[in-house]
Amino acid sequence: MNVCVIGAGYVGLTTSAVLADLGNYVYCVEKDEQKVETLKNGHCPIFEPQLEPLIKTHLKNDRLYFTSNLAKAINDSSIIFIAVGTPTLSDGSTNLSFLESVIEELSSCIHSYKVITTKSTVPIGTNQKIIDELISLGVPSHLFDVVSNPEFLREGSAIQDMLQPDRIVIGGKGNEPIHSIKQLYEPLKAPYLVTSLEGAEMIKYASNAFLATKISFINEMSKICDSYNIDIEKVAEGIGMDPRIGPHFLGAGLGYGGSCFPKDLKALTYLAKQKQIIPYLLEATKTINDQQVEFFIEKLMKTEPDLIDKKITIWGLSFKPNTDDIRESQSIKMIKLLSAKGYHLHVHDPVVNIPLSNTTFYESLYDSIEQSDVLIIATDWELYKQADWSLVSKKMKGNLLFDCRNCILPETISHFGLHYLGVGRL
Ligand SMILES: NC(=O)C1=CN([C@@H]2O[C@H](COP(=O)(O)OP(=O)(O)OC[C@H]3O[C@@H](n4cnc5c(N)ncnc54)[C@H](O)[C@@H]3O)[C@@H](O)[C@H]2O)C=CC1
Ligand SMILES: O=C(O)[C@H]1O[C@H](OP(=O)(O)OP(=O)(O)OC[C@H]2O[C@@H](n3ccc(=O)[nH]c3=O)[C@H](O)[C@@H]2O)[C@H](O)[C@@H](O)[C@@H]1O
Repeated sequence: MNVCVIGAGYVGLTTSAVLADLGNYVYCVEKDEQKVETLKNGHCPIFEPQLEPLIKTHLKNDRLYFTSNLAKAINDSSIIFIAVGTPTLSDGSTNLSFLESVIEELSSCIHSYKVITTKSTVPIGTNQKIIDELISLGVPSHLFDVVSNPEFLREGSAIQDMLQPDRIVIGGKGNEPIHSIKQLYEPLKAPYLVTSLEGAEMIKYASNAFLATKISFINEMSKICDSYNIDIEKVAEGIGMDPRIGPHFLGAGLGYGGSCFPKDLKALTYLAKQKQIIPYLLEATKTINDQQVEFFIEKLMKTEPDLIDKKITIWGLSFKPNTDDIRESQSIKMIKLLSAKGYHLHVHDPVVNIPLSNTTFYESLYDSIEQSDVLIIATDWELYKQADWSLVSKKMKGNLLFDCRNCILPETISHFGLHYLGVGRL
């Protein structure tokens, strides 16, 4: 099939590369000309494992084409995916301006039947508004259908998540567009859930809200464990053995960040309030997460009250491992809060290097801890979990390791004379 994907971000690029891999011809349309040039040269503008080789392969075999020319891409494609950003506005509602300009641009390019498929996460009712808007802009209704096909990939494992989805959710009206999307995904052999446009929109928000709630729940439990000297990791394992709870997303730590959980929680809270519903649970989830970094800093200060002349190293800047995404990174929030308290920080990240005030960045992991008094692990990159603790111990001046992601076994480092500090860890 010929497919057009609009937006070459984390979702758009992954969708384009995977659909090309499944044997389709894919136009990926991006308005940022510089990004288009980078991509045409086979370079991926983001760090996402497996993505660049896939892009290179399908550029070579002419299944993947990057362009900023929307009209030609639309003309040649029967299915169009929209994967532009839907960030939050200051009142918690969703900024739909990128989506709206795509719809306006699309309206002048549709001259034969298209299935317009929304991958972007959008508020309830947006897909119906897309239909109404296209009609009001003069596109005859028989020339298009709109389908909601929310995306559930995670950054850092985006390709695998898209190749092996737990489920494919398709919201729409009528059989023809739903059948087209099912046909496109047929090689994935994934279970489908077909619902209304609004049902699909809501499934996406409810999924992210539930996952975020699981994280805030375990973080609340970890604070209680901390004050009663109980190991939260054992508690998570113990509750996770109950299949009604499940073992996933019970990783206590600094809390969730990223471009989606914080944004989608705010959007759903806003949508609830629009209907005079008080979303107690969503608000509690956010409150717990918002306080998490401060709580960790307090714990550090209680253990090491006299930090001002000490050398503090922080490992990890991205919001989670295996990505260069720093949107809503809890690690960066921690750095900013510590920096505002007057501390100078020494930081390392395997892929992110951005200017931050009061920080010195190190390319080398072990240079970053030279003469350090305290080492904080803020993002659980594999590189940190596999560190040479004997070398770490030799290089550091002090011996305090603050594991903010519960990613190190305390006994692993105690062998090397390092002192383990965590929240809810023994
Ligand atoms: N990042 C993620 O892991 C996931 C994101 N989502 C949702 O997918 C959507 C996209 O997210 P990301 O890929 O992270 O966004 P992103 O910000 O990484 O990428 C969006 C891209 O769209 C481009 N764009 C904007 N307007 C355009 C236009 N008129 N024509 C062509 N290109 C245009 C931008 O220049 C940018 O490159 C959001 O709604 C997000 O909530 C859903 C699941 C996972
Ligand atoms: O809508 C989206 O954008 C995506 O949001 C999340 O994916 P992502 O944000 O890429 O990453 P996650 O692995 O979900 O992690 C999110 C945050 O939660 C934190 N986390 C995760 C799991 C856990 O047990 N504990 C925990 O603190 C991570 O460190 C990270 O900061 C969802 O997992 C995806 O299904 C969804 O498609």
